[in-house]
Amino acid sequence: MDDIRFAVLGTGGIGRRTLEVSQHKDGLTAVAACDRNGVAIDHGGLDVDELLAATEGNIASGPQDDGPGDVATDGGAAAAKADGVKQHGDQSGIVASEQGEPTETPIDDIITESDAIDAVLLALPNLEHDFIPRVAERFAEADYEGVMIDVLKRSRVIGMLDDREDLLKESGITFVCGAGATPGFLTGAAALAAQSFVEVEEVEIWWGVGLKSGYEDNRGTVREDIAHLDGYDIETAREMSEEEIEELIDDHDGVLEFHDMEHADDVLLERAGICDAENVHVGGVLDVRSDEKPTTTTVSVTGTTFDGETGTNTFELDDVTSMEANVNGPALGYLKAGVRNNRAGHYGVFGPADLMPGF
Ligand SMILES: NC(=O)c1ccc[n+]([C@@H]2O[C@H](COP(=O)([O-])OP(=O)(O)OC[C@H]3O[C@@H](n4cnc5c(N)ncnc54)[C@H](O)[C@@H]3O)[C@@H](O)[C@H]2O)c1
Repeated sequence: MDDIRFAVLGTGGIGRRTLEVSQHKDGLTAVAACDRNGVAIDHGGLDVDELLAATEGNIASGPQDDGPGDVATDGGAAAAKADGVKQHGDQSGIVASEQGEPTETPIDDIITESDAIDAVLLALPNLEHDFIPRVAERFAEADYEGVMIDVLKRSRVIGMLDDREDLLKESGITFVCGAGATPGFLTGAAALAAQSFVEVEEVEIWWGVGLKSGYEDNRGTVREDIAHLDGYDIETAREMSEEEIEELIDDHDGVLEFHDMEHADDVLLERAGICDAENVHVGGVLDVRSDEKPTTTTVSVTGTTFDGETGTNTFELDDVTSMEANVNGPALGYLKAGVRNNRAGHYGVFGPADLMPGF
């Protein structure tokens, strides 16, 4: 495949690692990146090492309204910003890089340059659920022709993207949704594991993440996960101060266990015709005080074969593979699959399971 020029929207924990991992993949050139305060664009290729060094421990996390059609996206807590934990006001994030320019319209600045961008990876917070669909809409309204890909988690967002499918198609956008680890990598694994069966009864996804050394860089993700705990929802998680989050983590000795999470693996497997969404269960364990995974990540697919046997196919990740490796490797892999489809004229909304063998 020809060289792919791509942009990253959001250079928090996930977006930074996307840039880093892309350096280990063939044919990918990062040409643009933005966060809530700034933008860096170089169509000849960004100096990724410099950008990573400048934003190390200095992520522009937290809410930002970047224009009229935008919303405050709270991925890393307004409170974190107020605490000055690792942000430095308007100087946080990309603007600390030699390549970064301050801007009040980071996403629009990238849209303006999008003719020369083949793919856009959205590593934006998703506590405002229609934020990513509305960003997609803005690209479509500007007649962007290319790939957009997100690593969002919540099931309800997929429908919001489907609602915009006609607009995306008209523009020539191939949108790959839910293409991180779960949903994403593990949804694709479930689709593959299902191929032994003619009928799938159940898909169980159980993940383990150890995040000690990556905790500072992944506060946005941890906050989103907290919304899945009993007694919490998106609103309460959004409003929590950093101290309240630390307190909650202390109360759990650093280990949070989640059951029946609203992860889009369910709707993504259903829309690919593999099984009903209600038969997909996602849970997992997050340890923010150890890099060791508290539990092994597994996908178990139970079904019946054409000749009447009932079995369970299991896909297991090695405990040494980090969350960042398992989100960004697949996201960039799906980005490449998206570009192949886009160049073949396949536009619209695709889930990770749609890019696997059919069922
Ligand atoms: N599918 C998976 O397996 C998986 C795993 C981990 C994280 N995620 C998702 O990845 C996303 C990013 O998580 P994170 O931990 O990197 O978050 P983060 O809070 O660390 O980073 C978010 C970034 O978005 C930027 N941003 C916020 N509002 C913006 C705006 N209006 N315009 C431009 N930039 C803006 C911030 O400045 C920051 O750079 C989340 O939605 C999370 O749920 C998915």
